[in-house]
Amino acid sequence: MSSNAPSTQLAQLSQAKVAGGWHQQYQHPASTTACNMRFAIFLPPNASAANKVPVLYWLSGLTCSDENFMQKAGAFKMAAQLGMAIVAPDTSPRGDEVPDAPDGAYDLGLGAGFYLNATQAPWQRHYQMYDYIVHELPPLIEAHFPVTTQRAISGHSMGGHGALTIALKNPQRYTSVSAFSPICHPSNCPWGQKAFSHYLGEDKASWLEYDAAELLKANKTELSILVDQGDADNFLAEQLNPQSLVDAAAVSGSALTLRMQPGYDHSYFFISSFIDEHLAFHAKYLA
Ligand SMILES: N[C@@H](CCC(=O)N[C@@H](CS)C(=O)NCC(=O)O)C(=O)O
Repeated sequence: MSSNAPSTQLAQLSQAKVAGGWHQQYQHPASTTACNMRFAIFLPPNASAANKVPVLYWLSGLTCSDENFMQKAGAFKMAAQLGMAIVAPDTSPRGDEVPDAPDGAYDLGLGAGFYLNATQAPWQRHYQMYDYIVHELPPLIEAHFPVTTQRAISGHSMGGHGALTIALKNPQRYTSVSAFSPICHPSNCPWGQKAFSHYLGEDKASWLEYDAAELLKANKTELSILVDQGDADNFLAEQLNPQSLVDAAAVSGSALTLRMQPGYDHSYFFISSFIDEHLAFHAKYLA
């Protein structure tokens, strides 16, 4: 694991006022991923040095950057009302020196970091997204912005997998976890098998620590988990398998709320329809 020391080289890339608060983008050199990383932050209007606010970390899905959630989810008004900051990191390391899928595939390499620590060449130098999200980004955010150390975590698809696995592995670091359309059992679906075999190698035992269904089956969690899934999602049967999460929660006796939402697909139209409910869910635990 790399140093947790907050970087002092935080470069602001943009700022826009929204819902009475601020949307800002930053870039910083990250020691975990050995490259410059970008993130976006929403600061609600009530955030100040004298009134620090809790943070929801949002992990996006395949092909996304820090921008998709901020531009499409429509989360700002509710986050402003609840007094909650939102941090949206990028989905992979970036830069000329960072390896990508040889065929430019969207589901491996750039935009597809899967929130794990790669152990295999050529990925292992930069693809350390687990350490970045868990160990490097929060201290940086907490050192530079008017936020508390209270954290919630949520995400979509690959980011739902990231949110669930990170929260299940670090229950002391997060007060609650939610996900939209998460990849629930990556060891057992094409997206997960492709990514894990490249990043982690063929030893499937090493895959289990990044598999939400396996983690939830093996350990009862005290965290509250909310999952929304559209039943018209093209990826539902082949890639997402929410039933695996339901079965796992039953085995370990963990509390899971899975809501199948009729007619919704995999897009940010779905996320924007229910994001307010996820923010309110997290606010109950962050209070
Ligand atoms: N591009 C892929 C699908 C990728 C995809 O659906 N990405 C989701 C996350 S898994 C997303 O959020 N895309 C960006 C967006 O909608 O803004 C395909 O065509 O099969």
